This record gives sequence, C-alpha cells and structure tokens, in this order.
Amino acid sequence: MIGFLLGTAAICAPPHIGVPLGLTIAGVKAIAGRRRNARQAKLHSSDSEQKLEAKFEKVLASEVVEPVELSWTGLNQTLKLKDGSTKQILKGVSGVARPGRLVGLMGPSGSGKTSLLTALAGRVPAGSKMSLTGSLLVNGMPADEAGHRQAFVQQEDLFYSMLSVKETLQMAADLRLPQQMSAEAREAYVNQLVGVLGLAKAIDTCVGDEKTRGLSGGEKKRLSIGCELVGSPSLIFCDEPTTGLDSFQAEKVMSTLKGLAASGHTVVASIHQPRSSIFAMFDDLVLLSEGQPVYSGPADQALAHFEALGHVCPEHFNPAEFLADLISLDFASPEAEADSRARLDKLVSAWRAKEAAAAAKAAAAKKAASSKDMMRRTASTDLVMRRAAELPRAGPLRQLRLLLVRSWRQVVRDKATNVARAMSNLSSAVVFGAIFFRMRRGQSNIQDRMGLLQVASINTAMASLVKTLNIFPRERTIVARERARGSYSILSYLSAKLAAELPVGALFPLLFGAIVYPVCGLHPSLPRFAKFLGILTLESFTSQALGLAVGSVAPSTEAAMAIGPAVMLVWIVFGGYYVNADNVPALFKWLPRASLIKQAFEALCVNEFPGLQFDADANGGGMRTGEQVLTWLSFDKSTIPARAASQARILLFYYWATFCILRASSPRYQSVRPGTSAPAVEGAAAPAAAPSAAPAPSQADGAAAAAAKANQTKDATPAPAVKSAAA
Ligand SMILES: Nc1ncnc2c1ncn2[C@@H]1O[C@H](COP(=O)(O)OP(=O)(O)OP(=O)(O)O)[C@@H](O)[C@H]1O
Repeated sequence: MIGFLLGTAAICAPPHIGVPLGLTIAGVKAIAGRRRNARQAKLHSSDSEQKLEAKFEKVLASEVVEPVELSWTGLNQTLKLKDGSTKQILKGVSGVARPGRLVGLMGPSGSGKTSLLTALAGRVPAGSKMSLTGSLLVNGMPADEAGHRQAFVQQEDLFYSMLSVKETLQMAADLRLPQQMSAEAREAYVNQLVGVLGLAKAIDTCVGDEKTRGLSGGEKKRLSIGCELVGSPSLIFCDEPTTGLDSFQAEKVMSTLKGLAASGHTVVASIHQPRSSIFAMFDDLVLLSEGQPVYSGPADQALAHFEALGHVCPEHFNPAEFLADLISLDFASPEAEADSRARLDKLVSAWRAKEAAAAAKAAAAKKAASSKDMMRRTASTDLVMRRAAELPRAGPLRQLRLLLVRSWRQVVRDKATNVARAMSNLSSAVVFGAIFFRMRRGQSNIQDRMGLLQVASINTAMASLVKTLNIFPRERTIVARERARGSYSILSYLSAKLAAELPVGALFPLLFGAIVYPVCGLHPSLPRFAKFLGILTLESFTSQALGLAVGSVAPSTEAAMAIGPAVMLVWIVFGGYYVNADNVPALFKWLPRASLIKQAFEALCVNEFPGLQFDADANGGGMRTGEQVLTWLSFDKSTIPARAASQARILLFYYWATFCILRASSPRYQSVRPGTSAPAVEGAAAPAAAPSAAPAPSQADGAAAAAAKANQTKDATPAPAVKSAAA
C-alpha cells in the first residue's frame, strides 16, 4: 500500500520531486514488506531485529536530497614556486551555489576554473605548495565541519573496462549502500539510477577501453556521475563534464546535471565554452579571468550586467562565446594585450564594487533576520548525517567477496589482453624451442643449458612485469577514487585482486614451460618437469608483485614502464648467470639474495643438473657431471625448497610494500584557512562577499553554528567523500 501510494506520487510529482522520490520508492517498498513481516512476527521478534529495522528506515530517510547551500567568500589560492616566489591562482573569489540550481563556472583557459572547483570541493591536497584562504561555508557552517554529502565527478572517466553499466553501478551500490538494505532494494535503486542517467539502452554494454569497444564518451561521463550519485550527495561538483564530447553528447550530459539540480541537488560544473543551448541550462554563472571574479550571479542577468558596463552582446550571438571573448586577454600584439588587460581590469573593478555594495546591503539585512532558520537547518543536517553514520556498509568479508567477483570478471573477460599474453608466451616458447632444440650432452651444451634456464627465468619475469605495469597504475587511480568515497579497505582490495588474478596469471608461464621443457630436451623426468613449471609460476607471481609495488609508487603508466624494467635489469645482472654470487663485493652481497631472477635461475639449475652426465671435451676433460656444473656456479649447497622459500619472501615483501604504499598514498586534503578576503582593488568599497539576495553567512556565523552543532550532537560523521584532513 505504501509502495503504491509513493509510486503514484512519484509519477504525478514534478521532476524535481519525482527523481529523489523515485529513487527512494524501491527501498520503501522493501521496508514496507519487511514491516509487514515484522508485524506478523511481532511476538517473536527480538529487540535487535527491531533496532535493525529502525536503522534501515533512517537510511531511506537520508535518500531524500538534503538542501545544501555552498557559499565562498574571498577565496585566495596561492602557489609557492621553486624560486621562493608565489603565484596567486585565485584572487578573492566569492559566490554562492544554492539547492536546486545548476551553477556554471566559466572562463578562458587558465583562468582558474579547475582550481576554484577543486577548492570548493575541498580537494586541494594537504601538504602541497598550494595554500588556500578565505571562507567556505555549507549551510552556514565551515565546509569541513558541516557533515554534508558531496560528489566530485572528475574530468577523466575511469572504470573497470570489462564490467557492464549495470554491474558498475551495482558494485558501487553494493559497496556503499547500507548492508541492511536487501539485494532487491539495491537492485531497484540501481535500475532507478540507470533511468535517471538515461543509460537504459546501454545497461548491459561493457564500459570498454582502447582494446575493446564499449560506451560512448557521453555515456561514460553519465556513468561517472551515476557512480558518484550512489552516496546520495546533496552537492555535486563536475569538472569539465563536456570536454572531449560532441555537441549532442555534451547536451545529454548537461541535461542529466540539470535534472539533478531540478531534483534538489546543488550542482556546480566548470565548463570551457558551452554552446548556447547548454549556456541556457545554467541557473547561475561564475565568470573568472586570471583568477579574478568578473561576474557571479543569475545566468540570465549576466548579459544585462555587462550591457550596463557598455558591452552589448550582438543579437543571435552565443552569449557564452561573447562572454569568453569579453573576459579573455588578447596576446596577438603588445597593444592588443594592453587593451584587453585594461578592459579586464575595469570589468573586475566594476564587479568588486558591486560585490562590496551587495555585502553592505546583506550585512544590514542580516541584523534584522532571525537566526532560528539557520539553527533549524543545522539541526536537520545533523539528524540526517547521524542517521547515515550509524548504518554499517559492506563489512570486510562482503567487500572481499564483491571485489573478488569484480576482479575475476575483469580478468577473465579481458580477452584481448589474455590472447596477447598467450600469443607472447607461445611465440617466446617457439623461438627458444627453435634455438635450443633438443640440446645434446657435449661440453658446449652445458652453456646452452644454463643460457636457456637464464632466458626462461628472464622471459617469465618480464612478461608478468610488463603486463602488471601496463594495467596497475590506471587501476590504482580507480581504487584511490573509490577509497576516497570510503568504499573499501586496501587489504580487501589487494586480497581480492590477488585471489582473482593469480590463477589466470599462472596459465601463461605454464604454457611457456610446457612447450620449452620437452622441445629443448631438458632433464627427462616427470617430477623435474613439474618442479620446472612450479618454479616459473612462483617467479611469475613475484614479478607481478614487483609490478604492483612499482605501479603503486609511479605517478603514471609511462613512469611505471620506465622504472619497472630498470629495476628488473639490476635483478637480471645479479641473476646468477652474469655475476657469480661469490665474487660480488660485500656491499652488494644482498643484491643476489633479493634478485627474483637469481632465485628462479638457481632453483632451475638445481632442478636440472643433478644426475646429468656430459661428454668429455677433445682433451678428455671438462665438467662431466651436473654436480660439477652446480659447484662451478656456486649452487652446490642449494636446494629447491630453500630457493622457493627465498622467492616467497621476496614475493611477500613486494605485497607488503604495495600495501604500505597504497595505504600511505590515501589522499589528504587541506581545509580553507580563514584569511584576508579580496585583495585591494581600485573601486572596491569593502571586502568582497557572496553577492546574493540571501547573503552568504559569515565565518563568525559558521563558528556559532558549529558551536550549536557541537552541543546538539557529537557523532555526526561526514561522509568520507567530503572528509578533509586538516592541513
Ligand atoms: N599545481 C600547479 N602548479 C603550477 N601552476 C598551476 C598549478 N595549478 C594551477 N596552476 C596554474 O593556475 C592557473 C589556473 O589553472 P586552472 O587549471 O585552474 O585553469 P582552468 O581555467 O581550469 O584552465 P583549463 O580550462 O585550461 O583547464 C593556470 O595558470 C595554471 O597554470
């Protein structure tokens, strides 16, 4: 009955109510069903079950979009340069973003759009050379204390390429929605989300990548927005959502954002130079040039503002293009630059003067206003956040299971990569098989045999390393984003990844070894053949672990591809074939012990040579037994279990290093420090303030509201996506 009533309401409701309501219905239906069952079993239900249901109800309440007003006043962002000087990137920028409105952040290239968006989203890295001052308030409270939920849709769309749209959203929902929500409710939630994003036709299409065709650019962008929406954010930041898209796709993406704004979200999107139909979607506009504000207010009043300053937009001209031209510097010639700079200075001064007048007016209006409204809003935000914070999300075991399924799908469905790996191992095996075909037992064949074992261990290690370096840095970025949303722990991720990838990863060295061993005529013994395959497989895992460690520290795939082989070269040099471990200087004695190539090569030699007889040379001398060869290599005291144990220790070390690096590299963001507001500019009568009919609350208000909040509740935990570490 409840579901029917809400369903009817959602269909009849206007879109700004229908969307959040629709997203809530599936869950409410599930609750209603649970309630019926609970009523029937009332006599038998325990206290804990009732508590669970009460908690579940609270989650659903948090699905309704909580109105969030973001205001920023006098934001200054300064970068410390290497020579000790500073570069001011944002210069006293003020503005306000209100619930139910789409705010466009526009300006020429390098004007500071991304910097402002990053600052507003609280994503300026802590400990960087960037410093951020001013005031950033959410519903009148300092942003990092407000406990609101927000999403940051980054410019680059990154996904697990082999998962479909539905699987990607379902994974986000399974990891981030409360555990108590039933599987049906979560699935219904995802289906609703697919509808909101307009992705119904592509629901089963895999995301795709360079090797496999998949979603279009616009669909990927909408999927990125969808993944961020799973946490029910009130505030959505979107960095250049239309970059790289054709005009049709760009319009669809912007329509999605407009729809979200219409359903009560506060949406801020940076955009370079939109077409007029997209410009018309903006409710508010923030114009920046050279890090300075040129306009901030309703989008439909922007042209009137500039007209009053003597700059009239020609008829039938795209207003976005007109504004971009107006506030850009022209570097065509020194005269053109001076002219455009003078024009820009006047526009900035005019805007600062307007801001100052608005600030004075707002201060007068504030005295008359009651603070009750603010207190009510704060209490309401606290309530919702308390509800959300109380509900546990997926626990470690559930995380492990979900991530295992995802990694497994990614590995087994990536046919292009798997076929390439198989072909590469196959061709290496054929080449080595041809070169070392059926080796005989002459003295010169001792060297051939050692050479084959060395190249087999190098080939296995390199194949595994290169594959990992190619994939992992990109995957690490996805993981960092998901971890910033608090989706899972590094331990769950790494365990699931290894459990899914190792069985598939083992197939390739096995394929290589299974061909090379018989074709090259290595020691004819089945147990030794099995040990040969085992040694190569373990080495391949160790090399993959090295790839993970390098990939987790390298800033990009290109950097990883440069560092990884360089490290491997050291391990090859100390791999036991080129340098005898007994001759290594004391300072470098540890290097052969740490070389994964040496461990594999030594184990392969110990597996191969004992029991072999070699023909004498022309003088009747030479090494006649395999044992003599091992002595010559200084491997005579070695055993396969000892080498396998050493290899396992190296493997574990790389896993441990990867874990520590990933954990230590969790992003930390800085808060906005209170500071002086806009730099003094000619024509400005007072410090800049958010130009708004309802003025942005001051930092002092924020402090008062924070104090009130502290009195009301102490356990309102902000969602991980918005939690900023202090600088
Ligand atoms: N980490 C940084 N190091 C050096 N300069 C920086 C850094 N971040 C931003 N800047 C500089 O600050 C200015 C504003 O950069 P920002 O990326 O915010 O501009 P934008 O308007 O988003 O540009 P675009 O539209 O080209 O992306 C630029 O001059 C840029 O070079």
